[in-house]
Amino acid sequence: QTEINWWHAMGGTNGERIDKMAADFNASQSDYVVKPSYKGNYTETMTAAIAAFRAGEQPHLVQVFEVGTATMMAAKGAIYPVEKLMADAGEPFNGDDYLPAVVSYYQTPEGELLSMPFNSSTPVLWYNADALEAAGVEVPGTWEEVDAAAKALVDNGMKCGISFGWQSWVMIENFSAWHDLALGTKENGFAGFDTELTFNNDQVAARLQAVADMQADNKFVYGGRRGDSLPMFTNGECGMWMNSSAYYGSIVGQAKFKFGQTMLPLDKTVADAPQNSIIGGATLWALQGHESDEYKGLAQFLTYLSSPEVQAWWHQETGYVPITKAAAELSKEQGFYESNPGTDTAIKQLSLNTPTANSRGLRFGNFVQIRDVINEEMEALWAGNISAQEALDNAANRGNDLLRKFERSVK
Ligand SMILES: O=P(O)(O)OC[C@H](O)CO
Repeated sequence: QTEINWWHAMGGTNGERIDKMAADFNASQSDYVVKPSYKGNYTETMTAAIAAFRAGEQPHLVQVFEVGTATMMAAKGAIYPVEKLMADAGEPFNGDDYLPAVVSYYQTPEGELLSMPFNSSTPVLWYNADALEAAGVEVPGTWEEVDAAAKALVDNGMKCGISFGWQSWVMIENFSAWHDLALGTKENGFAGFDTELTFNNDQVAARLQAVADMQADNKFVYGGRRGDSLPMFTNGECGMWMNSSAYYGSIVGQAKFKFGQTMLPLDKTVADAPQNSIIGGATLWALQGHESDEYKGLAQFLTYLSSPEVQAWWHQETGYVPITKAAAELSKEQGFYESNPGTDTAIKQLSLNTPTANSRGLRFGNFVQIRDVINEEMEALWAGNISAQEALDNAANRGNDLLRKFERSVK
């Protein structure tokens, strides 16, 4: 049997789900064995794959989060574009079967799909329905209402009104897309690597300053990067939480209260209506340097992972969006959205309007490092050391240095 190595960043229950998908594929045929390995969080997995490539020990397939896209694209000799891989292996593949908001993020300007969509998400507003009811407030739809709801929750005895995670993604990248504001020049980097960050505008600064000010009476409490603040929501400390739709599986498993998810709040001082949110999560990148028979097995595995049954199952278990139209349709037929109200929020947000240059996504080089810089500056804001405008100016300046460094490295 031919071995196919798959490195991924899914810990805990999602890691078990990955193992199950690989085991099911392995049981469905006898030529190939897919071996999944957990390599740490998204950054650690990506770094491990790059180091392994340099050492000639790269896996066939690696899961890379969305902000690693420009870096992977630039690693030309290292990646095997999946659309080409599927064609070379004679495996049927049609990009039109996938959700436009997902594929467009991973296509070259010429329309070639580089990596296989697998686990795409988008941030939503999670709420503790019992707590909101007890505080006598409705589910908020605007930032003004979020502020009022947070106050009512704290007044009613909660430790915190709202928290969030993946703060660059939620509060800068998606806040901007949702309100049709640019993150940077050159169509957020899609039109060229010679781009500059512009997210340090008045609108984003005003929103972040208002959030920082909400800390005074615990209407907002910061709880760390990525998903670190999840327990604050599931333990019942915070009544609202903004983060990935893909926390659905964890929240179902952990929350002992009635919860729901709704669209991201609208800042009415910035826009009259929301635009659309952008994806997060990750895709699967094939790496060069292996035998053609191995790529044949990999192509079959990618077809298996994208099948309506597998994708609908993964979507319903985790809260990642169904990446194909068929998987979304199957979930509907199976009555998933009817039995679990709110689980279509992510799809609705992503397809709310035709994306603009500001809301298609982002493609900035070194963005993994830029997110670290944004995290540092936002944490200085939450600590009360600097204003929101200073935090954003610092992040944009430091980020622009990293963009220039990236531009030099790809020339
Ligand atoms: O938690 P995930 O997998 O939805 O990913 C969140 C962010 O998009 C990662 O960049």
